[in-house]
Amino acid sequence: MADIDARSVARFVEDTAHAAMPHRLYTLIFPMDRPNGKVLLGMKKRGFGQGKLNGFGGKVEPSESVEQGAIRELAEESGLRATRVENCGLLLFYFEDNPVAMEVHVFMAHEYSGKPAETEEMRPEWFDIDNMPFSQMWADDKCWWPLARNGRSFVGRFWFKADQVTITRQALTPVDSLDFARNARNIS
Ligand SMILES: Nc1[nH]c(=O)nc2c1ncn2[C@H]1C[C@H](O)[C@@H](COP(=O)(O)OP(=O)(O)OP(=O)(O)O)O1
Repeated sequence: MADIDARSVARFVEDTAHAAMPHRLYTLIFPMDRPNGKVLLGMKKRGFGQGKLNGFGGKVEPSESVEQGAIRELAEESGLRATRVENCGLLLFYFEDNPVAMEVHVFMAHEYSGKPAETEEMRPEWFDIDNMPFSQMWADDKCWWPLARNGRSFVGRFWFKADQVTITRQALTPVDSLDFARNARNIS
């Protein structure tokens, strides 16, 4: 596939304010156990989102693709080595006190080896995919999780107050494909 330029996401959402903003790339990956209806979440023990349950992830390194970044972060934070992952969503977060947008590429890990282990950053725990602990998660998660859980791809945009809890505006849409975001790069 031809290389997609760095503003492909901005073009997709067709928003000039978004296009003008610097972006930082992140990953978020959820190990799934479909036969048992479970997903592995981690309690974030430090840093951004401390005290919240979430998938695993972090900043994408300049030398890696978003998929490589998702697999690396999962290994670092949970001990699991993913062997089959699927890109299922793109989330754009705007925090009113941060001029840099967070561009979060969401993955599911369908096959992996190893056993989840607590790390310095995360305390992993399995949860029922139909009974998610939304009150302990980021406020946007309850909006898009039903799409992810049902195998739909999606693009979501959420505007947060500085409290990192209150959503002032949001947009969420299922999409047929996330190919437009495959070669995403940091934009400064
Ligand atoms: N509103 C939100 N909803 C959500 O579900 N996940 C969010 C979110 N805002 C941020 N995240 C996720 C994306 C990413 O996985 C994580 C933030 O990454 P981190 O700051 O932990 O990055 P790093 O692990 O690279 O950090 P350092 O280790 O401090 O460099 O939080």
